[in-house]
Amino acid sequence: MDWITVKEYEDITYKKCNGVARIAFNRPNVRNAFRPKTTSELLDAFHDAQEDTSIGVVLLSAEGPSTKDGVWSFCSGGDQKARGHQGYVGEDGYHRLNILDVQRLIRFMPKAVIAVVPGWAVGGGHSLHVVCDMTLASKEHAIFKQTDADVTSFDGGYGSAYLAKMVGQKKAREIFFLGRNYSAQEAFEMGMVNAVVPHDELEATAYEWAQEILAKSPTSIKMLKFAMNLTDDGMVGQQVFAGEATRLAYMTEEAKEGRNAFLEKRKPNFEKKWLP
Ligand SMILES: CC(C)(COP(=O)(O)OP(=O)(O)OC[C@H]1O[C@@H](n2cnc3c(N)ncnc32)[C@H](O)[C@@H]1OP(=O)(O)O)[C@@H](O)C(=O)NCCC(=O)NCCSC(=O)c1cc(O)c2ccccc2c1O
Repeated sequence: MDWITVKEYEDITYKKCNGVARIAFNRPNVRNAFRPKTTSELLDAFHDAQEDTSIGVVLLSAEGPSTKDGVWSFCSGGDQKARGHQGYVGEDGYHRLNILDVQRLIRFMPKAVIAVVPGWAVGGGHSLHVVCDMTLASKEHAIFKQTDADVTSFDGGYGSAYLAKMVGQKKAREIFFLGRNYSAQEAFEMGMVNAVVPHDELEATAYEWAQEILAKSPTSIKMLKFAMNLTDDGMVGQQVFAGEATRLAYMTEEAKEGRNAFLEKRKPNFEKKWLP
């Protein structure tokens, strides 16, 4: 793998290689907790990956381990030191919850997003792996844990309700109500992890999975992702899916005839366009 750095950030790293973008948390000494700067950098990088037509798969990963104690982490959620009265306070002084914007970008982007979990996935970090399309976890170091109910910063959206669709209602309630630690293997058995991978092979495996996806048709991957999202995303899910149906309709002869007729100030001729 020949990763090329796309842009320098403070709280994340952002690289690309052969159709794959790798966005990684880079605050390992605080277990990769995110602060408003982190989320705005994530939004910027994800937006770039979404716009880049050479990119088909995004890996959401993490740098590490901690230089203080050697512990690996994916993300420990919101930085509790940055938490103010109404949310997480950025350099501009405003209180924000903008990790939810990151979740929506991951959910609605027309490309596959794989969470690559090398260590702790906790609180809002746990919710991020839930919202990704797939999750690969380090056999030795990944630990999944929900602390939202300890710190009164709870994700009542994808992090919990969508998790319940994934692992079942009883298990999701256990995860949130008890806040226990779960190994990669336990998370796999629950259905919230796709594969448990030896730590040394984690990044290479994620890249291989990405290459397998890249060999598929981009429209199929996009439409399948949106189709699978649709039933859980209500009218917004329908809107996202339907937008892509409209895009496909634009490419038909009848759509071109409709546009041309308007521009040429004549009635459109849809004769023999009523396909069986
Ligand atoms: C992740 C841990 C279980 C790891 O435990 P461990 O014993 O290995 O490590 P330490 O506890 O000693 O931590 C090492 C070092 O990192 C600092 N740190 C770790 N996590 C955070 C954090 N989240 N914020 C700030 N700092 C953190 C820790 O203080 C240590 O620093 P030293 O200076 O002492 O070395 C354990 O660390 C842990 O439980 N962490 C907290 C997990 C947590 O509660 N996260 C927040 C959950 S809520 C959330 O994430 C969230 C955010 C949002 O923005 C939302 C928005 C909208 C809806 C929901 C949201 C939401 O749920």
